[in-house]
Amino acid sequence: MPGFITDPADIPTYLLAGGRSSRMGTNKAFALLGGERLLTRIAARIGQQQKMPAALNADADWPDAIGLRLVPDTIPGKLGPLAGVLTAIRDATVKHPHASHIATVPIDSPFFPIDLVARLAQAIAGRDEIVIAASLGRDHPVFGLWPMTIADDLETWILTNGKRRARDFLLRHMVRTVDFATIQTPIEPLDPFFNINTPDDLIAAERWLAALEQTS
Ligand SMILES: Nc1nc2c(ncn2[C@@H]2O[C@H](COP(=O)(O)OP(=O)(O)OP(=O)(O)O)[C@@H](O)[C@H]2O)c(=O)[nH]1
Ligand SMILES: [Mg+2]
Repeated sequence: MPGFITDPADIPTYLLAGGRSSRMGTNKAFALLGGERLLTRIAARIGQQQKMPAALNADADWPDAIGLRLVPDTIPGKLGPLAGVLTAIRDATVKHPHASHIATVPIDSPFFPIDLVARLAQAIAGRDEIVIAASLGRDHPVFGLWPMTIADDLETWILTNGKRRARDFLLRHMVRTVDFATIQTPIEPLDPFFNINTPDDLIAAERWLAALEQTS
């Protein structure tokens, strides 16, 4: 199927960092992996794919946005990742009025595919479609392309749906998923969407990083 978007590298991209990091205990965007902050690592990885620098969706009093444009949630209260998606769409409506979609990437998954946005964009066949990433039979809705047209429905859903599970929201729309393969390492195959939620995950991520460095 031909891609709907002519140049995926033009899709405005937003780093989701508006969570509580409650399982980590400290702001995980600033946790060090291989001596580098997660936020810096993720921004560099998305910078390899996209022409424009990503914007940072995070709290208004964020201590160090590393030069990225800071975009706080439009609805306060830490209502979950989809509040970040809504914020990104509202922002792009003003800043990038010609875009049909925006891309979101969380700041806690350092090994996400370097062709993520291009592959997601290839799957889009219409202006109103959502595309999300998947691996090992699981969906990862924080890695997605979101059409501008869903903004009002998403806002109503966030404000009225008690559980705010991303999976439930997706049922309301045309959604495509793109499956990504595991990454071969000397230890075992790595899920490219491995995400760091706890201090133990951070230790595991250091092991994965070392394994990946052995293969490169
Ligand atoms: N903008 C925004 N992003 C969020 C919100 N909640 C979670 N996220 C982001 O969504 C991504 C996935 O969320 P989690 O892995 O659960 O991260 P978290 O919510 O910070 O961590 P926990 O408190 O341990 O669940 C992370 O990049 C978070 O920063 C929110 O209310 N608003
Ligand atoms: Mg996570």
